Formats: sequence, C-alpha cells, structure tokens
Amino acid sequence: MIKRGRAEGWLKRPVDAFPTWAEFHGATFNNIRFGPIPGLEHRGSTVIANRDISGKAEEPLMTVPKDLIVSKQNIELFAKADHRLREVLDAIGEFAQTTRGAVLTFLLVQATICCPATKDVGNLSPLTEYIKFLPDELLPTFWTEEELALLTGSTLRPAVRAKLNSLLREFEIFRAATEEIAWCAKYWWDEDNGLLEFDDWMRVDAMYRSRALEFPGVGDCMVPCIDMANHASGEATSALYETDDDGNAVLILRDCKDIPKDGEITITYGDDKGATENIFSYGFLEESVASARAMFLDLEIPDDDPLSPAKKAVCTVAPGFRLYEKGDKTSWESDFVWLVAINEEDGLDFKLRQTVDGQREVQAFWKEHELDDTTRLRSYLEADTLWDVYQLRVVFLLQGRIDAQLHRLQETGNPERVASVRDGPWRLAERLRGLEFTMLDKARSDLEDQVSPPHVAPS
Ligand SMILES: C[S@@+](CC[C@H](N)C(=O)[O-])C[C@H]1O[C@@H](n2cnc3c(N)ncnc32)[C@H](O)[C@@H]1O
Repeated sequence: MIKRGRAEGWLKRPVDAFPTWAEFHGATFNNIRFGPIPGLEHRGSTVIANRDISGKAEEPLMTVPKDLIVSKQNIELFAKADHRLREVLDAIGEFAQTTRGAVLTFLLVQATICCPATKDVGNLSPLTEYIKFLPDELLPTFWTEEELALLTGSTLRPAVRAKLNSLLREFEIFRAATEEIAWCAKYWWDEDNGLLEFDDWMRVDAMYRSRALEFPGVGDCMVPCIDMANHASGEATSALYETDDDGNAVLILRDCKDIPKDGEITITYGDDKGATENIFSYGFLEESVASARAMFLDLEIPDDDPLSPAKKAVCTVAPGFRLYEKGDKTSWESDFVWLVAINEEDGLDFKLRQTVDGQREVQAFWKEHELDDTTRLRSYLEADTLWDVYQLRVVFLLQGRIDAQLHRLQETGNPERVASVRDGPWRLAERLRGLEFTMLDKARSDLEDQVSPPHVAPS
C-alpha cells in the first residue's frame, strides 16, 4: 500500500509543503526552514537556519504542540474519536500497549485513510497527512540479498536477519488479530485486492525506528518537525530537544552554538550508539566515526557440553556478549558467558520440577543457590574460591569467539562490487567491516593482556 501510495502520489507530499501543514496545526518556527542542503542531499531534508543564529539569546527554534506528538498516550486519545483505530488497537492486545505497536498501527491506519480506494475507514486527524512527508529510509532491512552478503562477518548481518524474522512474525500476528474485523478483512486482507503486504510493515517499522526520540515526560515518540533534524555527535550537535512547561516539544540551540545563515541545525540520536546500531536504525554512519564503538557478538553453548539443553532451558539473558570501547581500551559485558563457562563438577546442577498446572520445568542451582535468574550467576561465582579459574575460562571463550569473527571478516575480504549493488549499502558495508575488524583485533589483544598474570577483570 505505502509503495503504491508513493508511486501514485496519494501518500507523498514535498517537503516545501511541510511548514504550512505544521503551522496550520499550531507548530511555530523561529528563523528556520526545512529542506535538503546543497551538496548533502544524501542526508535527506534537515533543519536549516534562515539567518545567523546565536545560541546565547534565542527563543526555541521550534515549538510543536503536545497534541501533535505521535506518542502512545496521544494515540489512545485519537482512538477515542476514531472507533476503527480503537478496534485495531483492541484486537492486537498487548502489542498496542507498547509505543512501537501503537505507532506502527496508527501509521498504517493513517495510510489506509489516505488511500483513495478506501471509504469510511477512520477519522482524519491532524496527523493523517504526516506520513506523506516521511521519506523511505534505506535501512538494511531494505537491502537486497547481494547487499546483505557484503555484511557477512559483521555483527550487522545476524542483527538484520533476526529483525526480518521478528518483523515477519509480528506481521503475521497483526494479520491474525485483525482479519476478523470487517473493514480490515475488506481493505487489508482480501485475497485479491487487499492493500497490506509485509512491505508495509517493514516501512512503518523503518519510519518509527529512524525517527523515534525519547522525550522527557512522554517517553519514546515521533515528534513531527523535530524529527526533521539530522544527527551530529559530540561538539557538532547544535541543538537539544525537550518538553516545555506545557508539555509541548521544543528545539533549542545549545548555549555554545552559533549557526550561520543556511547552516544545518542538528541534534544527537545518541552519541554512545555503535556503528552497527547506527546503520541498523538510521541507515547511515557519520563521516567522523572512526571506530565501531560497540558491538554484540552472539555465543553458543557448545554442542559437546552435556548440560547444553538444560542451560538453554534456564537461560534468562541474551546469548552473547557486548564489546565496547572504554577509554583507549576495549571492554566487554555479559551475563551469559558465565553460564557457558561452568559445569557440573564446578557446582552447577539441574532438577526437574512439577508445576501447579502439571507441566515439568527445569530448575537450575549453583551450589546451594537456586539460579532462577542468570544475571545473578556472576556474583555467586565472584564469591567462589575458583573465581580466577572461571574468569580465565571466560576470557578463552571470548578470545575463541572473537577469533572466529575475525576469520569470517577476513574470508569476506573486499568483495568485487556487482553493478546491482547500490552505492549507499556498498560504502556502509565496507566501512563497517573495516571498523569492526579493527575493534575486534584490538579486543583480541586487550584480552591477551588480561590472560597474563595476575588476572582478568571485566568491569
Ligand atoms: C529523524 S530523520 C531526519 C530527517 C530526514 N533527513 C528526513 O529527510 O526526513 C533520520 C534520517 O535522516 C538521515 N540522517 C540523519 N542524520 C544524518 C547524517 N548525519 N548523515 C546522513 N544521513 C543522516 C538518515 O537517513 C536517518 O535515517
């Protein structure tokens, strides 16, 4: 539906029309405009200064009324006036209680309202037009197989695969939950003319992922106008977003910043995010990024571990570890590795318990402690006389996993570029492979230092 709406023009409006739409709904702007910056068109539209602006004595650069914020609370309010939206939110149950679930549903309903093929699908709201101004971001979920293959050996490859699987699952759950609603059956799911496809789910997910911000007092949300600001990190960030005393969203220039006429006004999407996360969520990597910064490596419990099935059954944490930069060193964190590193001889034990409803459940024990939460294992091991030994085992595990990842990256090397691979994915994949290789290599040698006596200690 969304792809068709873009092509046929009923779900697309130019950025030039954006200020009129926003001002009509109560947004105010202070000497700024929206649009691409000549020479930087690949960044899409952004917020641009209409004159020299000084950070010292400025009013907010923009104020967006609180009822224009696409938040879970506001979607609940819109649903009071729109019983079709209410029906869908009720049908999807718990998913509608998450901001993401509510926003994705809301965007799909707005797109359906805009579609000329539908009648009486819902109420026009101030935000019905908003989706028309949102660009289609080339996030990795939209890369082709050839483009994704360029990520082999990087941590982005499994992350995209897992995301696509979970989007597919969500879409099927969404379909099953709404196909009994008469208007959804007719407009969305009809075998011949149904409008909704998996592609639509991917698109609304990408809109939300690339534009959601966390606002004080509101939580995660999309804020039209402020979400036109591009990202710059560190000292290059020129503006901050927050809510004012009335709950409206405001964009304010940082004290120390002066922006020349026609200069770009940027915010930060989070300076601590790693290169992988940036490409995953936003589809770009700032030019100044010189390190992968953080990455998550999955880890498997070896098949030859006789406790493997029981360990998997009781594990309550993500199976892997996070590598991150800490000063000029790398460090790591994981609650999972400890479960991999210990065995029965050390004091790990499992029992089968009958639950009240007659099911059988695996119960884990570390010596006299019941281990119903894997995050507690590390503190138990720390108190053990063999703590040094466990740490060494973990370091060897990490080294082995890092070596395997380095090997995979080496195998991928610098592949030949085929003509169908687009420039953006090509450059991003090449940069990411390089950045992750460098960081893994460094992590390898930092761990090597830890293996040498006296001993190891992640912090
Ligand atoms: C919140 S939107 C910002 C507005 C967006 N440029 C537009 O045209 O609507 C986030 C998206 O803007 C682009 N973007 C933001 N900052 C960027 C940067 N520093 N370099 C390249 N692209 C950037 C990315 O495509 C990202 O997914």
